[in-house]
Amino acid sequence: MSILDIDDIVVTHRRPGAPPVRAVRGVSLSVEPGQVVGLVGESGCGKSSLARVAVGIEAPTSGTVRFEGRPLEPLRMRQRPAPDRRLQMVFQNPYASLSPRRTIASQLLDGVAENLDRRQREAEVARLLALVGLDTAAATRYPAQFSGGQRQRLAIARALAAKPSLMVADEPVTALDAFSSAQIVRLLQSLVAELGMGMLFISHDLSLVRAIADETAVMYAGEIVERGPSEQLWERPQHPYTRTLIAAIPEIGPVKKLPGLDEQPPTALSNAGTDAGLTNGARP
Ligand SMILES: Nc1ncnc2c1ncn2[C@@H]1O[C@H](COP(=O)(O)OP(=O)(O)OP(=O)(O)O)[C@@H](O)[C@H]1O
Repeated sequence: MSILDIDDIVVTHRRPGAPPVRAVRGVSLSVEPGQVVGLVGESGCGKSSLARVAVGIEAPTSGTVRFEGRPLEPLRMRQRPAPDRRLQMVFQNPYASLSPRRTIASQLLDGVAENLDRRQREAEVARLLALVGLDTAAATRYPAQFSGGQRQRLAIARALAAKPSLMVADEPVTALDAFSSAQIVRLLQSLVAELGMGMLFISHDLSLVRAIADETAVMYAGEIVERGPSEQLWERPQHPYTRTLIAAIPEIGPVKKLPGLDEQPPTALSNAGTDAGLTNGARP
């Protein structure tokens, strides 16, 4: 069964005094457990509008979203918002999900560890930090004491605290330098492999999407114009827009190497995932 099923989604933005903008025009896609689906397209093509609907932050104008087989109820339509925490989103700006005034330890477990005592919470914070490759000492620090790449790791750790079965990552490395971005991509790859969650990875950068995604969907003017296994789409693009995207990637031939992406994921990370028992199972 797919974790996420998006069926014929239309999103029309309406603002008073402005003509409506049809940002998403009948998009369907699905994500399986352990699969990374990449969504690529230029700025303004509707990726974020689709992402917000996929995680239930916004309601679609029409179409349905099913998460783990059940219809996803958009947050603003709920009387008492109780987000399904097994569906997590990582944003471009890691500041968005971290409070500047609280220590990392105090905010990593927001809303997911009410039943844990202090010792258990400390252990859980240490486990999450290890999962994203950060030292336990990070627990007592504040977000401003970390680099952009480290802050994105912390944002990912915070999302992982809920033991998600699906992560939607919307331009998660756009704000980072090339090296940090390659590290975060490697980290996300490792986490998907170790934890078995699914991921919708959204980016304007086709070479990044190719590096991480099993399947790629190319979005243009609110529609998916081409989709398929990432390697196939890269080697034999069918749609003229996909060819344009590939041709627009600077200074490369058919293969672009990302720094650090050739290395194997660290075993400590692998061990942390399995030893800690973080699986696709239900939350405690
Ligand atoms: N809340 C909104 N109200 C009105 N128009 C909107 C709103 N959000 C997005 N749009 C418009 O919808 C279209 C798609 O925007 P969206 O942010 O989904 O695209 P995107 O591919 O994610 O681009 P970017 O990467 O630049 O965010 C754009 O024309 C945008 O101006």
